[in-house]
Amino acid sequence: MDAFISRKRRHRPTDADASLPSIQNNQHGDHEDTTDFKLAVLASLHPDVTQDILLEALLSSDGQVDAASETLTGHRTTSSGHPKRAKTVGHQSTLTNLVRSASGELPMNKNLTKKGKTLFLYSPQDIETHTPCSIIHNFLPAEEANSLLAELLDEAKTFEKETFQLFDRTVESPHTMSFYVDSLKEVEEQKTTYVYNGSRIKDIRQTPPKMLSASTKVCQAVNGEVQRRIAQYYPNGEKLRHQDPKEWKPNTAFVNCYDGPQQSVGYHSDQLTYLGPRAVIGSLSLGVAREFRVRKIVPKDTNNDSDDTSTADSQGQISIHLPHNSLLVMHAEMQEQWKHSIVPTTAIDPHPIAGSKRINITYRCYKPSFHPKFTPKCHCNIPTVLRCVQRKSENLGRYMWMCHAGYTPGQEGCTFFEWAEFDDDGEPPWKDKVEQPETG
Ligand SMILES: O=C(O)CCC(=O)C(=O)O
Ligand SMILES: [Fe+2]
Repeated sequence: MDAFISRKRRHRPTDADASLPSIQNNQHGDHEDTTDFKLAVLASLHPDVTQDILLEALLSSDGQVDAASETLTGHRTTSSGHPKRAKTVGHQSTLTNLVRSASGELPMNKNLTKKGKTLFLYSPQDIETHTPCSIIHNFLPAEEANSLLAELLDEAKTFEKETFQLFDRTVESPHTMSFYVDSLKEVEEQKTTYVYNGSRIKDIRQTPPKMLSASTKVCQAVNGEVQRRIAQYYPNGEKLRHQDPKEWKPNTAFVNCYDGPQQSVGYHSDQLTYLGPRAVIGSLSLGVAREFRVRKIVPKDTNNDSDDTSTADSQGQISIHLPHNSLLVMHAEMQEQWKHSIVPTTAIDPHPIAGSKRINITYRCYKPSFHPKFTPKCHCNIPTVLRCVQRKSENLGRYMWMCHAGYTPGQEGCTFFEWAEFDDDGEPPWKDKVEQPETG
C-alpha cells in the first residue's frame, strides 16, 4: 500500500497560492485538514476505536485533533470495559431491479447513499452499477487461491507497519504491508529512484512465484473488465479523457496484511504519481472477508445540505463485501473522484487458512513516462508527487505536480507547484522522450 496518510504541510505563502486548490491527502497519496484527514489521524492514534466514535469525539472537540485524542484516551472503552461498537446504519439489498430504468439502462449516477448512512452491496451487478468498481468472485481456482494465500501469509510474517511523521508525533499505519516488483533489477531501481511521500520505501521485495502467476490472470481479467466498463458504462462507449487506451499490465503491487478485525486503512485515494491519470488497479483479496468502503468526493463548495438523497454526499458511503478470492477492479474514474478504505470492525469470521488475517494485493501498472527521471523535480531536487484537485469546484479534476519532501520525518518541503498537463491518452508532454515497452 502507499503511505496511507501524509502530514499536513506547514503553510508557507507561495506565488501559486492564489490558484492553489484545496487538496486531499490520499494513500500512496493525499489529505489535508479535511475531516477525513483528521479522522485518519485519530484512527492511527486510537486503532481500537470505531469510526463513528472518532467522529463524535472530533465533532465535540470542534475539529481539534489533539482535544479529540485526549477525550478518546479518557473514554476508550465502555463501562463494561469493551471497546465501543459501531452504530453504523446500514442496509443490505439487491438493488439492481429497484434502480434499473424502464429502458434497461444502468443509472450509474443515481447514487443511493445518504449522509451518515452506509449502503452494503454484495452482488457484482449492484457493485458495478453504483460504484466505480467491478468484482469477480471466486477469481482463482480454489487450490491456487489457497496456496497463494499461504505464500503471502508467510511473507507477511516480516511485513511492518508504515511510520510517518504527523506534527510532533511519529504515527504508525493501522496494518502492515510490503511492496513488490517483478525483478531484482526493479527492486534496486525502486530503492534508489522512486520516491514516496518524499522518501524511499525500505521494504521492497521481488514478487514470489505464486503471486507472479496470479498476476497473469489478474492482467487478463482486469483488461476484460476495463473494456466491458467502457462499453457498458461510459458515455458513448468511449474511454475517459486521459485514460490510457493501451493494455493494462501490472508490474508492481502493494501487499497489505490486516491482522484481526481492528486493523484497517483510512479513507484515501491511491497516489497517481507513477500510474498517471485515470489509473486502473486490480485488487485481490484473500483470507478473512472484510468491508471495503467507498465514497464519492463532493467538492466543498457544492451545496450538500439539500435533501437530495439521490446524490452521494461526503458522508454517505457504500460498503463492498470483499470475500476470500475476490478480484476487485478499481476503474479509471475511481482515484480522482472517490476515496476508499478498509474499516475496522468488531468481529470477523475466521478463515480456515488465514485465521484472523486478510491479505490484499493491489496490482498496479507503473508507466514508463511517469518514471521519476522524467517527472518534474521540486526545489529540493526531489521528483514531485502528482495530485488531482478533488475538493474545490474551481479547477476540479486538474492535475498538479507538488513537492512532497515535507511528508518525511525530519524533512522540510518546498513550495514547488506546477499544473500537470496530459494528452487524451494520459501521456505527459515529454512522452516522445520515453521508450515505450513492447505491447502484446
Ligand atoms: O486492502 C484493501 O483492500 C485496500 C488496500 C488499499 O487501499 C491500498 O493498498 O491502497
Ligand atoms: Fe488504496
